[in-house]
Amino acid sequence: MGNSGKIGRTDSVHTDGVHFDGTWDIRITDTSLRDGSHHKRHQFTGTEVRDIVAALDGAGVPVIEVTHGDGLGGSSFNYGFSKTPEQELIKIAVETAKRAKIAFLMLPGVGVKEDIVEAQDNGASICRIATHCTEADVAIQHFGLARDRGLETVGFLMMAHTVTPEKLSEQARIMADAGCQCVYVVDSAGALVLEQVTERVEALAQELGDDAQVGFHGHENLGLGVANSVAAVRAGAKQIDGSTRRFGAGAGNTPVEAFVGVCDKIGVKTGIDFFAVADAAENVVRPAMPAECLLDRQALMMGYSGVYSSFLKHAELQAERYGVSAAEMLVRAGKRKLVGGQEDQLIDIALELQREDTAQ
Ligand SMILES: CC[C@H](O)CC(=O)C(=O)O
Ligand SMILES: [Mn+2]
Repeated sequence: MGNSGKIGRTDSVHTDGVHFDGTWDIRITDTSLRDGSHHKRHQFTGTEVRDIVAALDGAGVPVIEVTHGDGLGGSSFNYGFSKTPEQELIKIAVETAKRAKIAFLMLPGVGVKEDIVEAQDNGASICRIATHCTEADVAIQHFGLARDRGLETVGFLMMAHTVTPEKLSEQARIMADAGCQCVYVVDSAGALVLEQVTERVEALAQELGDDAQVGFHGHENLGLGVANSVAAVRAGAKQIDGSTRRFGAGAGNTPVEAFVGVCDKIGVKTGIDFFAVADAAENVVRPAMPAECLLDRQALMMGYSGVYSSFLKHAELQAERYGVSAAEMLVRAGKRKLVGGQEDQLIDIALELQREDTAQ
């Protein structure tokens, strides 16, 4: 397959300039301060960001992502307003980190190109661009802009469980050709099970070769974050996402501290100090969390039915408002195959359930 169908950049070694210490086997990105924003309903304070970045940086976490949960520009009526503007949080993170690089996420259409420029002006150096897994083409101009400005780039193919490995690798090729240096298999729903991760990561690694690295972003909705991440590494992934204390949407993300411990035991070098990150999880991250991220019935429904983890808080809100079951709403969201951006359909589902309840 190789370079077939190149539609964008032609520079051969896309991984030049990727922040990758020669002593690591894989690079871990902590996304507590972005994916965790969903769990915290986007209410991070500057002090929490400063404390968490200092602790994770001190433990050797190489990349820390900071943004509204729904990416740059996410602070809105639809997704929920941020307590502190994300650009201010990015600036604080950059000022605090001594070694770690600060990354930000953007979804084309939620954020705009000016937001990328502002995040870079605030000192962030890794631009992560997310699209639904069949829509990589909407990110082409954003990857181009980011690379032209000297930012390191990562691409997120979200809801990766909904397409075959072959389809996913075609989309990864579009991202790589546009200038993406690492394409992630994103298990947004925490729905992928072991071999399904292996197959997807292998397909991308084969398609991309030296053109781009492959990454994996897991969620814990079926309790498989760590195991799936190990499967991803064994299949060739070079970048892995996690959130310390699982601080992320749904049942949370792959817990960084557990994953680092497992990597130590299986001889995969991450550059992160297990004891220091375990302390950070307990002493610094947990106090900033509104509650533990639970593998409860609602989270299970998301993993089982394949629902975007960030829908959890929206479903809980509407379930409360309309007096219906959040778990049932999430099962129906899975049947409707809702994708990110369709959060408003949860209201429709709540009304549907309410009508059914009154008819009984
Ligand atoms: C809304 C963006 C989303 O939370 C990205 C992500 O982390 C995922 O799809 O899992
Ligand atoms: Mn996520």
